[in-house]
Parts: sequence; C-alpha cells; structure tokens
Amino acid sequence: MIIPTIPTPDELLDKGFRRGKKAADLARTSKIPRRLKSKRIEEIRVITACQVIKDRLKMILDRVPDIETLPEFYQDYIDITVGVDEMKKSLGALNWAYGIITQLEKDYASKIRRSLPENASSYQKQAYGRIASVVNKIKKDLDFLDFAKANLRNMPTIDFEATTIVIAGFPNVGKSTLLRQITNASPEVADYPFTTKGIQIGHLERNWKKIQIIDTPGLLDRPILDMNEIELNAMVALEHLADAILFIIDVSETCGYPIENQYNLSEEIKRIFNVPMIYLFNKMDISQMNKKENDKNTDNEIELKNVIDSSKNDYDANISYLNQYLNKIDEYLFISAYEGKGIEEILKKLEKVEKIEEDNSQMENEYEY
Ligand SMILES: Nc1nc2c(ncn2[C@@H]2O[C@H](COP(=O)(O)OP(=O)(O)OP(=O)(O)O)[C@@H](O)[C@H]2O)c(=O)[nH]1
Repeated sequence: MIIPTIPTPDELLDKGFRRGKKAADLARTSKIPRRLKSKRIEEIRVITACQVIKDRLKMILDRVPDIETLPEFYQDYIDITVGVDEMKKSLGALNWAYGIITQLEKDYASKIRRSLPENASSYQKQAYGRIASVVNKIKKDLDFLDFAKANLRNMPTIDFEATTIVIAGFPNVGKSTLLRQITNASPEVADYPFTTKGIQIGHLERNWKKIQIIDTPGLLDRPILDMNEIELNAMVALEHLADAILFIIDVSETCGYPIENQYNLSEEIKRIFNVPMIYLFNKMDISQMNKKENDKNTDNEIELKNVIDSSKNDYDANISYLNQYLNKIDEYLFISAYEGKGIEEILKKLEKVEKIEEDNSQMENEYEY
C-alpha cells in the first residue's frame, strides 16, 4: 500500500508558516490603502498557512485507501502489521486537525478583518499559536502513519482474479524447491509479517487459467499450538486467499520430522482452511534409494529395479508404508521436486481447482483451534 510521505509536526508547521510569510511579503508590495494593509497582510498570512497545512493533511487522507473497501486479505495484513484500529484512529485525528484548522482559518480571518490595524499582528500570532497546538496534538498520529508507511511499503501483490494455492508443510520438506519447479521462474518475494523469509508468490497460467502459488516460509510449518496469536491471525489472512492447499510431506524424513507428525500437521491445517488439500509425497527419489540400499541382496532387488527404471510411475511399488495415510486422503501425488518429477501431474490437478469467490457478508470465521 502506498502511503504518501508523512511530515513531522515541525515540518508541517514550517512549511505552512514559510508559505504564509511569502504570501504576506507579496501582499506588502501590493497597492492597498495603508490603513487596511497591515490587516490584509496578517489575514493573508493566516489563511495561506492554514491552506498549506490543510492541503497536506487532505493529500494524506485522500491517498490512503479506505481500509474497509480493501479485500479481506489486505485488511488482515494491515491489521497484523500495524493495526487497523490504530490506522483508523490516526487518520481520524488528521481529519479532526483538518476540521479545526478550517475553523481557525475562518475565525481568525474574520477577527483580523474586524480588528484595529494595530491589533492585526497579535491576532495573527494567536492564530499561529493555536494552529501549532493543533498540529502538535497529532504528533503521535503522524508518527504512527510514518511507521505504517514503512511497514506497508512492501505489501505482497496479490492477484485477486487468480486461483490461489497455498503451500504448507514442515521446514525443509521441499516447499521452495517445488514452488520454483511449478512456476518455472523465481517467485516474487515480498515482506510478510511473522515469517522470517517473507512471502513468496509464483504465478503460472494453464489453459487460460491464472494460478498463483503462495509459500509463507516459517508460517504453515509447525503445529498450530506452537503458534502465537499473531501468527494465527496471519494464517487467517491466508485463509481468505486459499482456494486449495498443497501439503508437502517429505517421505524420506530427511527434513527431520517423521511422516506421522507431518501428516498430523496437515490435518490441523485442513481443519482451519477448510479448502481442498492436495498431498504431495515429496523426495520419492531418496526414499527409493534408501529402500534400495536396505533391500540390497534381497529378493526384492529385481522387482524394485524395474520400478525405478520404469518411466511411467517410478514410485508406485514402494508405497506400502504410506498406505495408512493414503487410505484417509482423496488427492495425492508422488513427486520429486528436486528431480522435477510429478510436476506435470501437479499442474493438471491445479488446473481443476475451483476459485472460491470471497463472500463479504460472512464477517467472521467460525472455527475453533
Ligand atoms: N532428494 C531430494 N531432495 C529434495 C527434494 N525436494 C527438496 N529437496 C531438498 O530438500 C532441502 C530443503 O528444500 P527446500 O525447498 O528449501 O525446503 P522448504 O520446505 O522450502 O524449506 P523451508 O524454507 O525451511 O521451509 C533442499 O536441500 C532441497 O534440495 C526432492 O524431491 N528430493
């Protein structure tokens, strides 16, 4: 989200007062009856200062998008990153300052106009004092908006037209390797709160269908109970986006997590996201090698070799240890992200994922952790 540059109160006042002075200097050289001149000068000074400060505030208010009109993902994103309530409060404070300065401008212009010429300058000083006090009152709001600007600068660019697939699975199971394989290019990386490596978004198009694949390293990769509240919120933000989950299980367990734990995580994530889940049993290449090592000199050797050499489905014969999981799931594939095997089958499955239209009437998510 692009928030314009936010001035400090001093910068805002300096600019207003400097321009006020300039306008007053100009008025000094104009041809006005002497008796009126001092009043005219001070009136112009006050009006110009107010206008300049108001213009700046209005520019900020106009350029910051109305948070409620943004897609839910961005609302959640802003909430997690800087806080939607604080953001609204700060913008409200700027609006308040705008209103008060408008009033001061009117009051003091009229006071100066009706004053004795010798009093004009003291009214102008009074006006400046009050303007400064209003602007200083919104110091923390300006500070907050400046903080929000810095933190929302690198917001992920989400394509809300595309079907969105979210990748999940324990660390080191091959999520980024897979993302690179599927999208055939380096995915974009943008900041995402509470993931150390940022969100990664890959895009692809199949039969005119736009698909975006999102990986959030460090988020959907451990038991839900280990997550703090903010991480849970981050997950809810993703939940608004996901049309399906690609859950990756490292069958070689070289990631350091037993298959059973990996499968349990998938169940938790499935419960929360409530969208179709496609299981990818990854690293089948090393699973085969391990098996081959173990089975050396056994009767299985020839049979297994045939399986490995077969180009059609290398992995079929070697999956009995996965049966307890396969019995419980609908959609799965055996792949090797590293060797690029199974990628075409994944793409075929992704093509069939239906896009879920965002339902704005459904305000809250009803699930329990
Ligand atoms: N043998 C083999 N290695 C793989 C395969 N897929 C990934 N790897 C390796 O596994 C390691 C982890 O892969 P990553 O893609 O970084 O895993 P990740 O899940 O993105 O890891 P985090 O970013 O920590 O969540 C890397 O060394 C990969 O080369 C595979 O299919 N076969």
